[in-house]
Amino acid sequence: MTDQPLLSVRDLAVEFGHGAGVSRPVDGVGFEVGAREIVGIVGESGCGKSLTLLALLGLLPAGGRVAGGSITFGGRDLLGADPSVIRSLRGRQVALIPSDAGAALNPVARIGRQLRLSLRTHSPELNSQQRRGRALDALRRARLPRPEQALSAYPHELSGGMQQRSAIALGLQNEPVLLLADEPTTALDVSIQAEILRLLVQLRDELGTAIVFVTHDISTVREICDRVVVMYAGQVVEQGGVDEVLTSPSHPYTAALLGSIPPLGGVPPDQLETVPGMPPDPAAWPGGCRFQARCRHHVALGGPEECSSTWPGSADGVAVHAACHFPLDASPLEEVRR
Ligand SMILES: Nc1ncnc2c1ncn2[C@@H]1O[C@H](COP(=O)(O)OP(=O)(O)OP(=O)(O)O)[C@@H](O)[C@H]1O
Repeated sequence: MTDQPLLSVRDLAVEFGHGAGVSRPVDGVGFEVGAREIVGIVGESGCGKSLTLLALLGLLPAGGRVAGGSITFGGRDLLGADPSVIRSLRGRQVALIPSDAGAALNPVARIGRQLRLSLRTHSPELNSQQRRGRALDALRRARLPRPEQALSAYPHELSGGMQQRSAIALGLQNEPVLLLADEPTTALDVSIQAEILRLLVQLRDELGTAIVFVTHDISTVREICDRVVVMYAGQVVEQGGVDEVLTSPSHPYTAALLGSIPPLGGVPPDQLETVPGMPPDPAAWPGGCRFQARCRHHVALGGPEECSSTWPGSADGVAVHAACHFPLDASPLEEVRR
């Protein structure tokens, strides 16, 4: 991490509803992204990953609002900024790659037209020939086979993988410094998923674009990310370098997620673990550590009182180590360490 991160999120909170009916599905999230870094945000479904990304872009769904915290991008405070500033950053400096490219692309416009329209909005200085050249370059960079033909194709004429490559081209053609990718491979076949993941890493290497990569699949994080932010129940429970966190997790939730995937190398166990139980409801977060009710470590330690009374993380959401009163690497209990 450089001294001046490209993106800095502190104590971010997102709320829905009013009065007694308020829920806070993102509740004090903090992390940083350096230039050229690929940062994975990982956690089970519903832990607040997508809302965190959407809050960064000022694109929360109706009824949702940022209820606290700060977002600084390139040294600029985004939450205090005029909406027109956010709009001009979106698409030009920050681009979103959605999970379902088919839904993100306009079904009744040819790919080339969609690329040119976006260029017209974000790079009005280009003439039509330059726009066509830029669109073609973007498709080539996204490794679309036969990019000239793809320019005149409608989305439904392309395979799922090619649609996702087109969506990536759409995001990249304005040469953003930050790409936000929300489960960009879930809708694709496994072999195509691997190709798209490789493509993202290649694009970072070639263009220097930093990437925030949201996924529920911790094995994907291991493949492509430099750093990882582990979220549980609207909070960050652990973050750090991928090698460090995924080789020697400190938070029992990270360890539980790792137990649910085959280990790197070595012999896969007969049965992979699942994390028993369900996450809590964002409308009624429990006090203390939110993972406590599902934590094997908590049980093994005899149910320490502080787990239910005090949140073990940092005030701004940036858990330097793990947000746990009894992190695994400091645990005297060998049997609960991985
Ligand atoms: N439009 C909405 N109105 C009210 N609550 C919402 C809305 N969208 C999301 N939420 C709440 O926020 C929680 C987190 O949603 P989010 O989409 O960020 O989860 P996620 O971690 O990205 O999950 P997934 O991996 O399934 O996409 C949801 O479980 C839900 O309780």
